[in-house]
Amino acid sequence: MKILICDGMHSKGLELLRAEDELEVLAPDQPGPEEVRRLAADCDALVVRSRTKVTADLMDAAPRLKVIGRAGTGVDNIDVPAASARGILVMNTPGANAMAAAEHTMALMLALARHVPQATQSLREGRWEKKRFLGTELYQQTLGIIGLGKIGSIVADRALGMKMNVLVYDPHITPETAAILGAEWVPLEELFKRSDFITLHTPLTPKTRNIINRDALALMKKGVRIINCARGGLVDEEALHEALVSGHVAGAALDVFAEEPPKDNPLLSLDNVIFTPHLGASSFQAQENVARAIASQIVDYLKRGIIRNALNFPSISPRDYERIQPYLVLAERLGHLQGQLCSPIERVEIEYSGPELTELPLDPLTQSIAKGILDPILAEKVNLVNAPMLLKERKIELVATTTSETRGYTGLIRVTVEGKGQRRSATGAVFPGNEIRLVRLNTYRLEAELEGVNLIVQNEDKPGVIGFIGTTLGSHQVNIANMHLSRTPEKDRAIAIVRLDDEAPPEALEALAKTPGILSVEQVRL
Ligand SMILES: NC(=O)c1ccc[n+]([C@@H]2O[C@H](COP(=O)([O-])OP(=O)(O)OC[C@H]3O[C@@H](n4cnc5c(N)ncnc54)[C@H](O)[C@@H]3O)[C@@H](O)[C@H]2O)c1
Ligand SMILES: O=C(O)CC[C@@H](O)C(=O)O
Repeated sequence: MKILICDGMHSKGLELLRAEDELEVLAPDQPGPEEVRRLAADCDALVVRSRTKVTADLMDAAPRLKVIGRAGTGVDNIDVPAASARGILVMNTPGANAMAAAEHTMALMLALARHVPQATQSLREGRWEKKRFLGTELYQQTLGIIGLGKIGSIVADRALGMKMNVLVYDPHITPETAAILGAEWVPLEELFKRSDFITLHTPLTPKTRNIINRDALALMKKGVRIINCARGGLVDEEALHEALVSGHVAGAALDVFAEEPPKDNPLLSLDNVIFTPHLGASSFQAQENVARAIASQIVDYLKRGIIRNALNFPSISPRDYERIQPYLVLAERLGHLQGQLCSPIERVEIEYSGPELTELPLDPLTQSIAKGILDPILAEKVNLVNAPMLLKERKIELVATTTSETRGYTGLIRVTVEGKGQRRSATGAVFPGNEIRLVRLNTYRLEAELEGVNLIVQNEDKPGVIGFIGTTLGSHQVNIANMHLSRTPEKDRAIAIVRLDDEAPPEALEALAKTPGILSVEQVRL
């Protein structure tokens, strides 16, 4: 397998990747978009920071791509929906550079308050301008934090340590959580009105784009200072420029820009703005952390299928992975069985029960079932990443529930499919030794292996039918590996799950289907 490191990587991460015999590591120096495209053509994995833009077009030029790793937090340079549609996993390293970004925010806030960069420049030019650089203290000033995630929380803690009053706005955090940190949760407008300093720590999303716009700036106190170490697109740069020129905003400290590197950005010429070139994550420690994290996540995924910190797939911890593995196989096989037995499918109901399953993350199992259902139907590549989206595209409704009932099993998965008036259900369990078994098919109780080629024959429960199945298959040179039988509680109908060494030819299926007493014959490959 090949991995392309597009934007450089700390040597510790490269060492981890190079230690893997099966991995060839390409790490060109600052490749341009064309070189990335050329090198990615036969790569299984890409690692990027914020420089390389991973577009749908680049993904199409890399048909073997399985995973895109972001050595950092923000994934706005990666087209995640396009990756999901192509079944490519996108993972990042949340928190690995949070300390660096939070400390950089504090550095910029202090530098902004005391004009450190401007004073440095003035002195370098031979001047001694004490009056010009009169600053403001942070002590007892109000800091408004927008986004109380990993970085925002560290900033809050550090600012409280400096005895600032801390306000936070984060719609996904409760006032109680903010209060535990010692901060006051306020609505966004109130934060704008009350803050002396405002710092941004949200991802760039359609909801947060230009969260600081003209209207927001108009609400702010005269003399407010703004720090942005998150994403340039969070601020309307034109509106900020106006407010800085008018003096309504006393100063800004920017690590990030709408366009990076900034080109002809008028903010760069203002005296009351200080800048760094997207250095938030640029500490030795953070670069080592993100490199180690992304390298080990990618190796785990490519070699063992372990998924951590994926943006388009639920994470499975290495501890859970061992336990969930047989259930992932069971889930996919049940989906696969139902995808072949029922067509068209309009609705899928999944029920998880048993103590073992309720302790495990269930979303990956649901995605495995979706994959199993679609695999026999679709020509395109279906995997755990794109299966839910493909199911939605085909307007197949999916409902998953859990129940605490054990029904005598430690873990049980029931997949019921509905379509065109049919409703069929298949239930499976994992037996000791990780043996996967179909334990119920509609009303029939069974203990059938869920693998290989199987004939599912329903018949009237009369003597002679099973013998006839054996003779018919034998006359078509089809060998039976094993057979599981069951009948309805009323004993009027029976089912045979006949595991075959090879697929039975259409003539054999036809001969069986025509036989009096045989109600249905279906062949599935699991
Ligand atoms: N400058 C850098 O080098 C650098 C380094 C690391 C991270 N970052 C950026 O910093 C930002 C924060 O990173 P993080 O690791 O703290 O992320 P995080 O996911 O831990 O936190 C983001 C927070 O934003 C909140 N949020 C989401 N939508 C919001 C909204 N509409 N209004 C207010 N809050 C909202 C979330 O609830 C969450 O608490 C990201 O944009 C990331 O890309 C920049
Ligand atoms: O990789 C970088 O230098 C920046 C990373 C930062 O923007 C992030 O979102 O993690």
